[in-house]
Amino acid sequence: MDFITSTAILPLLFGCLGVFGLFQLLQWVRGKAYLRNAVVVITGATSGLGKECAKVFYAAGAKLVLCGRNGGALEELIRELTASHATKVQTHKPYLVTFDLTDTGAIVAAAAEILQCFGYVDILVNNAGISYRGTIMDTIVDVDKRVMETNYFGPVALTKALLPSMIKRRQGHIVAISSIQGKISIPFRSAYAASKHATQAFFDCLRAEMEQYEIEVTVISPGYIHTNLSVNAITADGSRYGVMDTTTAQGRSPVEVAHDVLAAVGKKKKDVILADLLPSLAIYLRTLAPGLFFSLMASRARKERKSKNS
Ligand SMILES: NC(=O)C1=CN([C@@H]2O[C@H](COP(=O)(O)OP(=O)(O)OC[C@H]3O[C@@H](n4cnc5c(N)ncnc54)[C@H](OP(=O)(O)O)[C@@H]3O)[C@@H](O)[C@H]2O)C=CC1
Ligand SMILES: CCCCCCCCCCCCCCCC(=O)OCC(=O)COP(=O)(O)O
Repeated sequence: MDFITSTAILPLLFGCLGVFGLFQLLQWVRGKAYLRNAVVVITGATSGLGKECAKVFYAAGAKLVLCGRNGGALEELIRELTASHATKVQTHKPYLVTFDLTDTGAIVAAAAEILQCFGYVDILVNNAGISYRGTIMDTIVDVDKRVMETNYFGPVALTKALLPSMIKRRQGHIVAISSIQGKISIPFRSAYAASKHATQAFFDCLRAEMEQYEIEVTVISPGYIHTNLSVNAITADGSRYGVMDTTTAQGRSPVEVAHDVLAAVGKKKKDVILADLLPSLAIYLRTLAPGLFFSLMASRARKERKSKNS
């Protein structure tokens, strides 16, 4: 048996590892080439994950169009990017386009401005978003609408406005930054989880419909990230939550997540979960044992209500 192991199984094992390593290397090289000189549009580039994505895509040699509501913050980011020389590849001065995703009319004009920057768009990263905290019974419908407009209708409108030019070129890639809450709903996040579930559904449909034009669609579902998402979240009456939640503060570094986003886009992944074991398991539990998952969520709601009331 020992003889067989050393003469047949071990060389086979090393051979397989070698082929796997070579495949990984090839994917990495192809990813790098795919992103170099690609025209990449990033929404919500003023802070958090969007800002870090801007840095990693810039360093990868992408031609960036940075979007957000705050022109000053975008100008500052462009100054920061162009001042750094920490990359070996050729970099390109980014453009900026300011608009509010809740303003559907402004999105059409913004898309035209985006297309004028480099003449076309290769990759659109729909990253901008807001979160929410509140009970369904206390929350005014205007808040549900605002979250849906920012996280769902805005990205949908921008995607639709940019798709015709991608279809004409038979080339393009749409990325949606969703959330673990696009796969499972947790209590007191109704509007946010609904907007992210809608995002997942829309972009899954888009992937199937765009296959004929060779347009890629990547949906990325991160777990908690240490950004200002909870601070900027809106509450039941529409006011700002203004609190850095412990879950957010203990979340992954946005720099790390941005590198994972870059890798997923480079590899043209279709659906990516960027989270720890527990949230990932929760997704399987929701599918395989929904009754148990719903009981766990009800108990979570009871506990959270109790701790608020005490
Ligand atoms: N942080 C986390 O734990 C997680 C975040 N995500 C997702 O990551 C994405 C980025 O969020 P994150 O970086 O964490 O949070 P931040 O609050 O730091 O960033 C949100 C970005 O979205 C922009 N934005 C918000 N509302 C609008 C609007 N109406 N029009 C245009 N831009 C707008 C903000 O711009 P402005 O500066 O103008 O407010 C900001 O640039 C979101 O889609 C979020 O759902 C997913 C999972 C976990
Ligand atoms: C087989 C055993 C399975 C055990 C499963 C136990 C269930 C545990 C529940 C875990 C819930 C995880 C929720 C994760 C939520 C999350 O990561 O959200 C990311 C965000 O978008 C954060 O936004 P927020 O505004 O809510 O901070």
